[in-house]
Amino acid sequence: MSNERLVGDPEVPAVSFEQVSKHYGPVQAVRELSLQLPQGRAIAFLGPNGAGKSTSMEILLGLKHASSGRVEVFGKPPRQAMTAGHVGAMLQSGGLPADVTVRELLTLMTKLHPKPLRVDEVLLRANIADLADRRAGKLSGGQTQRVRFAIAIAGDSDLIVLDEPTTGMDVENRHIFWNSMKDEAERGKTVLFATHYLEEADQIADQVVVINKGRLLANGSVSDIKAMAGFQRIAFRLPGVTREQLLNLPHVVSLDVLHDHVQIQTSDSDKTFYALLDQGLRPMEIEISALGLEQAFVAITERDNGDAVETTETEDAR
Ligand SMILES: Nc1ncnc2c1ncn2[C@@H]1O[C@H](COP(=O)(O)OP(=O)(O)OP(=O)(O)O)[C@@H](O)[C@H]1O
Repeated sequence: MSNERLVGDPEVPAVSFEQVSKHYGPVQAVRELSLQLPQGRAIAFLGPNGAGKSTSMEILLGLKHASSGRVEVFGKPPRQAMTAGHVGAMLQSGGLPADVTVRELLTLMTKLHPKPLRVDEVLLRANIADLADRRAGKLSGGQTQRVRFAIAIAGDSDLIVLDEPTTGMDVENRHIFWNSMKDEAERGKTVLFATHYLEEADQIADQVVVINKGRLLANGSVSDIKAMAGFQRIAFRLPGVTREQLLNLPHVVSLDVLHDHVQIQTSDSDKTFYALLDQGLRPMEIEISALGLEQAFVAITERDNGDAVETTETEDAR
């Protein structure tokens, strides 16, 4: 099958993991991971430290071999997809040669790809035109990260893999960076990024994959992940309220009372709220919302770790 038919064919996933495991001696880094990532989406890859994100990415880039299972990138073995120019990557570690300018470096990098972007276009897309004539060795940490991103997109590849790309960036640089990344996804690229910045994943990702201890825990849209956490938040103001008045409400997972302001995390917001009204309480400025992605992520991974958030905090709340 030709490249053209594989890339752009909605039937062919950008990345497919089938029962993939990887161990380093006794350490089981990835466990029977089965996952298909569709083309043309921005996909956040989330997991606590040591969950197996980098290992999975290195396997799909052909840098590491899986101990068992099968990985395909646009229907091809990873190395073949890399040499065909389908994949651009920015890994966690890796410096830049110190004595060349950013423009020289990008010129060199584009030469390694079969269908690269023009260097000026790369500079523009990565938002680093102002750094073009600077020596790579003199860049700040955040600037270095942006140049590394430019290298990842230089080949105009169909899949862009980014492992914690904003680590070490300040807020402003991160903002600029996420915009560049979003633009790549809007151009139809598949962007797979591992991150610990969940708020940003919340805003950018079309799809979220959560792994923990090498196993897949969740795969869906941001709202799927939030729904999977199964909790909602009720916030309101109630002058004179005491914590004791709220302790017997049903389905409460956690309860915060600060002066007149109350925040309840609940596994059934309707039942908790009706019970509140049944007690004769009349709260004001009521907000009922799903959890943020960060809270949902914590709930899902803690549940998997057997940390039993629900039980301990419910007891506390009762
Ligand atoms: N080369 C290696 N040799 C031995 N163990 C390794 C090696 N690389 C990773 N590991 C182990 O495999 C597990 C998964 O690591 P990995 O780096 O893939 O996780 P991660 O999700 O990317 O973590 P982080 O968010 O901290 O970057 C960890 O327990 C790690 O210590």
